[in-house]
Amino acid sequence: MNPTAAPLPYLVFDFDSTFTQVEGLDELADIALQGHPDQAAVVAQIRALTDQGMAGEIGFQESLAKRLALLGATEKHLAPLVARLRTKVSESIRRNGDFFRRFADRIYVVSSGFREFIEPVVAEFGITADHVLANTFTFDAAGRITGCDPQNVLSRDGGKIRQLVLLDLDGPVYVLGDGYTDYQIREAGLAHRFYAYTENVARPTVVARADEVLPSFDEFLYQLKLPMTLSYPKNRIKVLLLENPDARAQELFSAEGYQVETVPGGLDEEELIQRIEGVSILGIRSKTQVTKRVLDAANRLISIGAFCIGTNQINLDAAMERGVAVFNAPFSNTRSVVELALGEIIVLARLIPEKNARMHRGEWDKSAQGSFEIRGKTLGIVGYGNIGAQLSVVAEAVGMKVVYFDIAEKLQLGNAVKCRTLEELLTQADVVTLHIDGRPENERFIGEQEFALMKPGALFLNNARGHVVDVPALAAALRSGHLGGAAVDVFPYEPKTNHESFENELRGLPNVLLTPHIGGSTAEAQRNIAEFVPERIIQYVNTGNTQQSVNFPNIQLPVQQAHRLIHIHANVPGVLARINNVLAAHHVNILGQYLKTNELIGYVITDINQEYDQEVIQALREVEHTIKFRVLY
Ligand SMILES: NC(=O)C1=CN([C@@H]2O[C@H](COP(=O)(O)OP(=O)(O)OC[C@H]3O[C@@H](n4cnc5c(N)ncnc54)[C@H](O)[C@@H]3O)[C@@H](O)[C@H]2O)C=CC1
Ligand SMILES: O=C(O)C(=O)COP(=O)(O)O
Repeated sequence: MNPTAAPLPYLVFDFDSTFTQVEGLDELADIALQGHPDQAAVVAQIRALTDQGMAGEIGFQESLAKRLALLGATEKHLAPLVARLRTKVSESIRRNGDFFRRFADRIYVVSSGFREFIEPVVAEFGITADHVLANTFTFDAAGRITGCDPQNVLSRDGGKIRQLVLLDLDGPVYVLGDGYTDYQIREAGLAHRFYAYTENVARPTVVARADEVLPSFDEFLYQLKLPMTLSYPKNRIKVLLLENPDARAQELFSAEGYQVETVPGGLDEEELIQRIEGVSILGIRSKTQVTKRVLDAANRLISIGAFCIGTNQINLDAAMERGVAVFNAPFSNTRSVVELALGEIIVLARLIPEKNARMHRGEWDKSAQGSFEIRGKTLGIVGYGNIGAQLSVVAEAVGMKVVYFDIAEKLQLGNAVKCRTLEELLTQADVVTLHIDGRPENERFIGEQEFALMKPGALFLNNARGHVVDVPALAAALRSGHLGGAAVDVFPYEPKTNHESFENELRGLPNVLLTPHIGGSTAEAQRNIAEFVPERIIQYVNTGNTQQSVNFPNIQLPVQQAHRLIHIHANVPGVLARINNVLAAHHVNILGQYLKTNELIGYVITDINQEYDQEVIQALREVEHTIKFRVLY
C-alpha cells in the first residue's frame, strides 16, 4: 500500500455540496414543503438564495435568514433529512470512507450548515462531534425551527474565518470546499491551500481562486500520495470523441467520471497528432485514420473505440504493439445496412433515381421499360459476414434467390448457395452487393474485369468501403450501359465534415443512387453503438477484460480478487516466467493468473493479495519486453 506522508495536514471540509452532493437546507425545504401548494416555487427561491450566498453575491447571514424564513420546517423533519443525506454523500468520499475513519483526528468539518444534520452523517465516517463546527437551530415550543443560534460564530459573515482562528490548528491546514466562504479561509491566511471541490458543483468564482481543483476526492488523495480506494482517479482519464457519436457515449463516459472532449467532424492526421497528447481513450467512426504516427504521438492512450463496425481506418497492429486495445461495435448497425441495401435494390430495379429526378424537374414519364420485380431474381452477396448473412435472410424473405462468395467458410443460411469463386457469383447474379471488410488487401477488389463479368443490365451495390471498388471502372461500366444501375454509400475519399463538398466521378450518372455513408446512420444503430463501445472500454479500464477487442487477445476475466496486475508485453518467450520470478522474489501471494497471447503481444493478468511492498510494482514495470503495466484495485 502507499506509505502515508506524515504528518497529514489538517483537512477542513465543507459539508453541503462537498461532503454531500446536495445542500442540506435545500433538502430540508424539499421535505418540509411536501404537499405545500407552492412547493416548487419556494424550493426554487431557497436554491437561488443558497447559490447567491455561495457565490459571494450576498452576505451569508442575509442568505441564511431569508432561507429559514421561507422554510417552515420542524423538529420532526430532521430524522428524514438525515436519512436522505446519508444516501447523498459524495461518491468519491463514500468510496474513500476508510481514509476518513483512519485519519479522523486530522479532519474537521467546518460548515455554515447545521450540526443537527451534519453530525450524524459524518459520524459514519469516524468524524466525532468535536470535529464538527457548524450552526445550530433554534426551535419554538411547538418544535418549529425559528432560526439559528446567534452566538455561534458561523452564523455571522466571515464566520468560517473566525472559526478557524478559534480552532487554532498547529500545522498546515488544507481547505476543501465548493463555496466562496471556503476560499476566504485561505485568503485570510488561515489555510495553506484551498482546493475547489467540484464533484457536485463548480462555481467559476471559486474555481478561479483555488490552488487546485478537485473533480473528486480521489484526485486529492492521488496528488498527496495518500491511501486511496481506487488505483487511479477516474477524472484523470481524458476521452476525445470525434465524428459525432450519439450523445449517449459522452453521457456514459462522463458518468464514469472521465473528462470528455468532443470534436464534431473528423480530424486529419496532423490535427489528430496535435490533439492526441494526454488522451487515454479515443473515440472515432469510419473517417478518422489512426496511423502509426498518430499512435506515436499518443503518450497516454489506453484504448480506441471505433463507434462503427469497420476498423480498417485504425492501424491495429501498431496499436497492439503499443498496448492500445481497440474495440468496435460489431453488430450494432448491421440491420441498418441490410435495410438500406434491400431498399436500394428495389429502388434501382424500378429506375427510381432517374424517375424521381425527372419528376422534380416537372417531367412525367410513366413507363414499365427497364423496370423489374426483385422476386425470383438472383442476389449475389460478396462477403457473407454479419451484414451479408443477414441480408441473405431478408432478401430470401422477399423472394430473391441468394448466392454468396466469401474467402472464409460460412454457415449457409436458408436456401443461400455458396459460390466457389467470385467469377461464379458475378456471372449469375442480377444484383451484386458488396459486404466485405476494408482490409488493405481488398483495395480495388472489384474493377474493370469484374464488372465485365457481370450480366448486362445487372445492378451493383457498394455499402462496404470506398477503396474496395475501382470507381472510374464502375463509372465506365455504367456510362457504357453495361450495368443497369448502382447504389454507392462509401467512397475512396469522403468529406471530413458536412461543410465540405462531395466530388466523385459517379455524380450525374443515370440510375445511380448516391448516399453520404449513411448505411449505419439510424437512430437505433447510433444509440446501440454509443452504449456498446463505452461499456466495453469502461470494462477494460476497470477490470482488464478484453472480450470483443479487435486487436487484443480476448480474455473474459473472473471477478477481481484483491489487487490486479495488468501486464502487456511483446510476445517473446520467458516473460511470464520473469513476472512470476519477480512476484516470488517479493513473496507476493498469487490468487489467480490468466495469460493469453497473439502473434505480437502477451496479455497477463495476475490477481494478488493486497499486502505487498511498492518495490514489486517498479520491478514489474522493469521486466524486459513490457509494453504497458498497470495495477487495478
Ligand atoms: N455503409 C456503412 O455505413 C457501413 C459499412 N460497413 C462495412 O461493411 C463491412 C462488413 O461488415 P460485417 O458484415 O459486419 O463484417 P464481417 O467481418 O462480419 O464480414 C465481412 C466478411 O467479408 C469477408 N471477406 C473479406 N474479404 C473478402 C474478399 N476479398 N472476398 C470475399 N469475402 C471477403 C470476410 O471473410 C467476412 O466474412 C464492414 O467491414 C464495414 O467496412 C459496416 C457498417 C456500416
Ligand atoms: O460501421 C461502419 O463500419 C460504417 O461504415 C459506419 O461508419 P460511420 O459510423 O457512419 O462513419
